[in-house]
Amino acid sequence: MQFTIQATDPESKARTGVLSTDHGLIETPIFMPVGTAGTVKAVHQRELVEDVRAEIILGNTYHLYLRPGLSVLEKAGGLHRFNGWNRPILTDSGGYQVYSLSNTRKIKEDGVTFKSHIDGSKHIFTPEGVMDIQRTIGADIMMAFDECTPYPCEYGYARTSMEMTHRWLTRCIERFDSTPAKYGYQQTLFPIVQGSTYKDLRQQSAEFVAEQQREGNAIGGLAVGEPAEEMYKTIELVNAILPSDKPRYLMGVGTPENILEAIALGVDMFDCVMPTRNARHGVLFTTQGIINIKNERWKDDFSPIDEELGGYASTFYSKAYLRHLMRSEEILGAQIASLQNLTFYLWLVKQARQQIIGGNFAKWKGAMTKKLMQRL
Ligand SMILES: Nc1nc2c(CCNCC3CCCCC3)c3[nH]c(NCCc4ccccc4)nc3cc2c(=O)[nH]1
Repeated sequence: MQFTIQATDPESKARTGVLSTDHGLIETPIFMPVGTAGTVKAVHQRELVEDVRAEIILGNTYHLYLRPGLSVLEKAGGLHRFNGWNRPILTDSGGYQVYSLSNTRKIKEDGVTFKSHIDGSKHIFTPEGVMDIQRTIGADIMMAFDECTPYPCEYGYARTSMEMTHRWLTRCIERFDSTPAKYGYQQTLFPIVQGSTYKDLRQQSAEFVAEQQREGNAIGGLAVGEPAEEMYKTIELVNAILPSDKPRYLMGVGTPENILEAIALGVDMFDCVMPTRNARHGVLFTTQGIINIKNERWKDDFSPIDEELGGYASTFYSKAYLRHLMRSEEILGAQIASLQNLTFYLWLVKQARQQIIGGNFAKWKGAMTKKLMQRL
């Protein structure tokens, strides 16, 4: 997997690049829509390509492992063949999903045991096991098995957890480097920096991760409730240590404001469930600001959802109509709102790319953030 940096912003760490995988090219900075059970909720593959202009999507190791299960995915020839997405896919390693979905998990040196949130059956995720799972899913980019520490987190716990994550990373690399790709195209493994919000631990973790010399690196352990300023300070510290010629992926982030700030700090890849989750609750991100479409004020506003954004749903349907669908709990409402928010997130990173190439990203960021985060 190749990463080529194209433009850099003179007044920040922002840069644009191209990531080439066996399933095609990814222009960075990029936002990666999150799929869960093998689909980006309520959105068709064609819409993802033509309207959202998604370039890479996330698969969900935890969910896919439990349902439909590995044998179905293997028989299908991997997730790309199963869900018809023939562009790049990234899968997380499952540890975070166990942490956020299954309240019956136990963390041990060997791995994490948990009960399925679907049928209560007992399972264990180990570094070796999640490498095999991600090989079977066929993700172009696989994530190392890590522990995402909560916030706040005792220094002692953060350190022992980080050290275990480093031992797990070594086990992931050994397993990954000794097993072949299953479906004829190359896969790559990204390690994940931890260390909570402690300067010394973050430096140690970033140095250990950088030493592995992998094709890309991720920043984990953030967007777990810490103040935004803590997040930004940690990103700055870690990015000063991670190699600048490899893509940097900030996991689970975030709001439009978080994303623009992190781009200025040198982050290239983002994922978050916020666009699709907010959409299902009627909270829309638009080029004019944030709209809660269920609000009375849109009752007879027949203007398009987001004229400036372009894209099918944003220009074809009115605010009043979408409000009606959401209040009637019509499935089409969730579909339109999801399309709006995902198209917005991809539009936002595209705007950022253009501003970086134009050399005025740092100036543009401030005004744009103010406009996008205002509640209409
Ligand atoms: N390995 C790993 N994953 C992390 C994730 C999951 C990233 N999304 C995966 C994706 C795979 C497919 C299914 C969905 C998830 C994080 N997400 C967040 N914050 C989200 C904060 C948030 C934001 C909006 C709404 C809910 C939660 N912090 C994260 C830290 C880590 C981490 O250290 N290690």
